[in-house]
Amino acid sequence: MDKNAKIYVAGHRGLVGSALIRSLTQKGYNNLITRSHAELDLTNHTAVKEFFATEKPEYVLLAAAKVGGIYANNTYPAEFIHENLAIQTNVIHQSYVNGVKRLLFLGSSCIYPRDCPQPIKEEYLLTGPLEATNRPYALAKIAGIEMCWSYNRQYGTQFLAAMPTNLYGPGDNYHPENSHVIPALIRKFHEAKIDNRSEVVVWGTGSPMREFLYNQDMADACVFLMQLEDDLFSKCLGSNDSHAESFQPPLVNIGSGSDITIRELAEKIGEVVGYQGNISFDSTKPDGTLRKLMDSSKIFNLGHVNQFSLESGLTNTYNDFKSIHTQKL
Ligand SMILES: NC(=O)C1=CN([C@@H]2O[C@H](COP(=O)(O)OP(=O)(O)OC[C@H]3O[C@@H](n4cnc5c(N)ncnc54)[C@H](OP(=O)(O)O)[C@@H]3O)[C@@H](O)[C@H]2O)C=CC1
Ligand SMILES: C[C@H]1O[C@H](OP(=O)(O)OP(=O)(O)OC[C@H]2O[C@@H](n3cnc4c(=O)[nH]c(N)nc43)[C@H](O)[C@@H]2O)[C@@H](O)[C@@H](O)C1=O
Repeated sequence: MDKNAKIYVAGHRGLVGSALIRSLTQKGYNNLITRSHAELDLTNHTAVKEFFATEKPEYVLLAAAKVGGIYANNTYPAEFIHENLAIQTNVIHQSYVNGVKRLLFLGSSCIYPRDCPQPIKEEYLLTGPLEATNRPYALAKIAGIEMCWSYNRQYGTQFLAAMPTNLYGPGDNYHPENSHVIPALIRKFHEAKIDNRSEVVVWGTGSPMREFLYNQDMADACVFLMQLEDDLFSKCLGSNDSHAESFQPPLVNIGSGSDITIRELAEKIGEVVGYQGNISFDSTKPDGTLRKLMDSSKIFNLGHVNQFSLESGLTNTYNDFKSIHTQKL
């Protein structure tokens, strides 16, 4: 990408989108286009059509989506499938219509079958049943991958789908129910410390394993992919020959390469926050997938290196939480 190239970051105020802006700006990209949800509702076909026709972005990073943790996915399944299908359909189609050179669509590791061999390779897509707690969201994301692949096959576009593992970092959503586990536990442990409570209750059995990646590492990985030379980027796009055995979707996993149990995570967050009380588990709450460690060797072999350990990432995130919630201190 040329440093003056017109780059549209969809979802620039979110956890990943805000880190994308930092990463692109730091690397010298100076022609970024952004719109908040209030300025441009990406589920609105006509508005998205007008926006693309007017702005004519050359590159698109699609980090706008309806996003949430296990409770939100399970409670609002209609919104998760409807809004995600609409956002990605509008943005991917208008990117084709307006000649976008490269597009990066963000999916999620939950697209893979619930009982996949570990670590999960890109080729395991659609080889088994999905996890029930987030199936509508996962199916929307699978449709997005298929859409990128179909447009590449039929129109010769360069639309790539990146599958992030569970993400966290500054700017996360710290809602008590709708958020993901890291921001939720940071909040729970912090509030228990401030209120001198003797116990923090963690959802589920504590035995599921999760792989976590810091948002800045995720953003840097996305920019790394968008900057690849043509031959390497084309390799990431898989194969478009539907008759060949090598028929592979344009898919790249983005993870950290290691996972921990929710119990270990809770203990780590307790330490970072400085909470001295007990941790208990509410097994009436769903565990979700028991394990979903991805094989990210494709992007690692291309040369991408993550910078943040879980410990340093959690410390940065707790500092971010405190800076937002200073009135509680
Ligand atoms: N967070 C995670 O753990 C994971 C995230 N992902 C994927 O990564 C991507 C980024 O997620 P993340 O940054 O965490 O999400 P956030 O919820 O933090 O941000 C989502 C962004 O999307 C925008 N948005 C949502 N709906 C609309 C809409 N209808 N029109 C316009 N903008 C909209 C929001 O805009 P505004 O701020 O203006 O309201 C927000 O900026 C998503 O595709 C998500 O599915 C994948 C795996 C894990
Ligand atoms: C990224 C991914 O995020 C979602 O899937 P998930 O991995 O299950 O995400 P989660 O972060 O919400 O939970 C991880 C684990 O942690 C446990 N857990 C304990 N205590 C809390 C807690 O207080 N809050 C939450 N949210 N979880 C908790 C929880 O029970 C589960 O076992 C998908 O729906 C989908 O959106 C998706 O792609």
